[in-house]
Amino acid sequence: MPDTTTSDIAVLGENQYGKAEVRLVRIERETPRHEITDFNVSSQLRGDLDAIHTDGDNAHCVATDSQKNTVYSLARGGVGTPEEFALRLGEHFTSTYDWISGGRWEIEKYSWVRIPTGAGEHDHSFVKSGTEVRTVVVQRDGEDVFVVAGLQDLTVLKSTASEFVGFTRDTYTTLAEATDRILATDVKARWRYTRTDLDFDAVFDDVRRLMLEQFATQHSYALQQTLYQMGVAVLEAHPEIAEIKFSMPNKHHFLVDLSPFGQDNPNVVFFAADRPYGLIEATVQRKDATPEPRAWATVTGFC
Ligand SMILES: O=c1[nH]c(=O)c2[nH]c(=O)[nH]c2[nH]1
Repeated sequence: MPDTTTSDIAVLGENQYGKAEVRLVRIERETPRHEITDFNVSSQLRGDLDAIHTDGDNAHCVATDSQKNTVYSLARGGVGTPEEFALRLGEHFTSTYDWISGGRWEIEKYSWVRIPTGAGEHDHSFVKSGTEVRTVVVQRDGEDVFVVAGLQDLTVLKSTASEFVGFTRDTYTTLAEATDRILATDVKARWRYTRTDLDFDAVFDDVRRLMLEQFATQHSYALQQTLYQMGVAVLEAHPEIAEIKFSMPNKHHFLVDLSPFGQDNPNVVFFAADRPYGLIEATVQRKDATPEPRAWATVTGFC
């Protein structure tokens, strides 16, 4: 047995370990019309792991390589939704190793669509559909299971029906009021389910639809208000969601001054700035929801 590391001043704190970003592509090929699932899976285990750190005793170490292999092996029989696959991984690791009491399983799902051809949508050729990513983080703490679903890089823009007026004016204010501006953002959102017996695909599709519909149809007085409207719409339609968090950049589009060229610019030509950008973040929560900090502890990038 290797040496034990002791210290008068240091002690092991919270820890978890696993394999990050296991790229998993699964093809269903039972018929000539194939289906593709493209996941990026990260598995992290928690439990009685102290001796690995303090004594160099690896008896309780489920190697990260074994965790990677488990992802591929469980995928052999089918994966289902990202939520279902993450829940299965959590169940597998906590029930197989009695010293593993919990963990964190995160999946990003990338979308592919069939390539359109003269003969219709192709059976086995796909094109990646944009940058949008569907996400899930499943965490287990003993018998408690938390599911936080989400999406990111859902880029949206509205070319009118957005204004920003009435903000504080003082020595530092140079921004002109805008009664008709472009509003653009990359929606990043995560929402916490209170149940696991859900049709996760159907709920995801509807949450996405509701957010897009609110963005499109509501007149915006600030990105903050638009964000809040999106969150309220989701909570009103989905009682199985306790809270939703957003982190959304305000992707500024500045009107270009064309007067040096003797031209007017009636909201036609813009400079799409990439930085700096406003960053608008908020949680919209059900009034009677029980807070669950364990579900959010490792979901970073939100307030
Ligand atoms: O929707 C906005 N919210 C702000 O807080 C803000 N601040 C700013 O300069 N532009 C905007 N736009």
